[in-house]
Amino acid sequence: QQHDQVNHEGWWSLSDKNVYDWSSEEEEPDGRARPIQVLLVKDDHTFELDEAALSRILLAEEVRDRDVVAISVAGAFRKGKSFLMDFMLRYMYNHASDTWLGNADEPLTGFSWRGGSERETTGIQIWSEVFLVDKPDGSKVAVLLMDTQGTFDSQSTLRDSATVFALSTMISSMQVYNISQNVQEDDLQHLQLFTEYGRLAMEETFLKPFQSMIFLVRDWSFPYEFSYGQEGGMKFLEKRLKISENQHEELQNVRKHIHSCFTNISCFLMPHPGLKVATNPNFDGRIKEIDGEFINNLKVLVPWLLSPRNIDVKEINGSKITCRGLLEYFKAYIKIYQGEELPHPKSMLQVEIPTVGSAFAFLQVCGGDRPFLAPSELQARHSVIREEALQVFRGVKKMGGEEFSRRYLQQLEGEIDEVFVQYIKHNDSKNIFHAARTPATLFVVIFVMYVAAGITGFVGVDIIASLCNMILGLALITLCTWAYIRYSGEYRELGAVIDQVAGALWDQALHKLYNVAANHRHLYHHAFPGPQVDEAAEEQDKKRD
Ligand SMILES: Nc1nc2c(ncn2[C@@H]2O[C@H](COP(=O)(O)OP(=O)(O)OP(=O)(O)O)[C@@H](O)[C@H]2O)c(=O)[nH]1
Ligand SMILES: [Mg+2]
Repeated sequence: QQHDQVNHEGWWSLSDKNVYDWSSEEEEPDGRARPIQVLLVKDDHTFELDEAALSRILLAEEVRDRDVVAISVAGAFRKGKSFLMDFMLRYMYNHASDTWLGNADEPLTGFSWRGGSERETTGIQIWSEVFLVDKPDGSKVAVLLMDTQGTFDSQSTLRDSATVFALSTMISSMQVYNISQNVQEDDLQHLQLFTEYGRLAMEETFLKPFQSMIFLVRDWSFPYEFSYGQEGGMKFLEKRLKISENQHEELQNVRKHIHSCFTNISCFLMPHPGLKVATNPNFDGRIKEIDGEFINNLKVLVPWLLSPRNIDVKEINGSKITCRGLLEYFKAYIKIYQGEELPHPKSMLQVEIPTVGSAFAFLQVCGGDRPFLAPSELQARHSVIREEALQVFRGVKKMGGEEFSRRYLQQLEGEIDEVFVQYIKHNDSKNIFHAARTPATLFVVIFVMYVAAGITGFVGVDIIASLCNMILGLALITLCTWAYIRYSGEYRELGAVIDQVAGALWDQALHKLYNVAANHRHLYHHAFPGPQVDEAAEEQDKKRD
């Protein structure tokens, strides 16, 4: 008797009368509760929050200062999300009785659902009636039901899907992830992408950013492996989300990420509702036509989600949120998604921007038809440009977390250094002496050999003379070959070898020459004794000029 009364007083406190002061009578002529579109995804893929409508719901006098429980359903489109939501509504409205499922002939109404292959729900819809529920600890909380646009329909971009999913996860205290038949790796990957997209818009906290995640597997067809319901679901999910050492890094990362995002993770396996539900176009949701097994599990699922004992109050940064607070958060979050600062969810990290930027900066310094630049100057500019590019990278909002982005930072540094090496070569090729190095070296070799052959032949050391002649001939052939390669652009590998050998020879000879000159300076001074020049004074003269 008493139990009944509590239910009536507590649970029914709002259900049989409408508590909202609808500002516009035309909008809600009969005063009945209905789904309210609060988030709109427009044709040009921008988002709009209907603040007025949301305020009317969340700032109603009875609920605005109550702690809020927000329950949302999200997942791929056309998988029965709205259909399930309507059963939740029924539970909220009829909780007083054990027969909350109601009449077997009653059509299912509430959030709009239907059969067919085209999407139905768009944006985010909230049920206009917020339910007041007494928790076992004596507190009265406000329960908000939220239906969302299915992900991956053919009219939405990935960003649209990610935004709706992320927003609903950020706003809700319990997110039901509605998936079909199995938990596939791509389901987990999408969850990772969407939650990461959500986390980007939130402030960093040491707490897990989101609360309860309930994997709801629809049309589960392997009850002989894992039984329907929550227990089988938990065992199944545990297996799916297990992290082991010998797993590929990619698989481990997804699992670690999901564990790091939610305070509670659970799973429920739901049987198929029967062919009438799935394929009959005239099916209107009456229980009579739904498989008994589905109904039995529905009777477990909905109370498991919504019973006063099990609902979680929304918390952000560890503190409980009221309806009024939730409105403010909703407004703040949507602003971030409307702005430009978030990356596109497709490009997990915007690495290409700074790299391209840095290459472009190099181009302006020494690319194309710019004249030869002193190597030290190029090095200095490189350091500046590199630092700028890294700054850009650090400043851009990135998905994937610290560890992930560090790897990309290293990659970026590597790429910039590679670009730098390219430009050093490019710059060097503009040095006219550099370009003339090979023919000059060869000419010198030819000249030296010619003289050497002449002298040794004259002296009578024939064998050395013919050796010199042979080298001379070889150098001549090499020079012709080199000229042909430079002219025609063919056999470039051979050309590169010639350049290398000539370069080495040039460097060696220059080095030797310099050494010889340095060693014999005293001889020079001895041979041409002139007035001693004060080097410091000479320097100063130069500067004055
Ligand atoms: N196979 C199967 N079909 C279901 C289930 N629940 C509902 N349906 C059917 O799936 C179809 C789509 O239902 P909705 O609730 O409109 O689906 P939704 O996920 O909200 O779709 P969108 O709003 O377009 O994202 C309807 O014909 C339902 O009868 C289920 O558990 N399994
Ligand atoms: Mg829907």
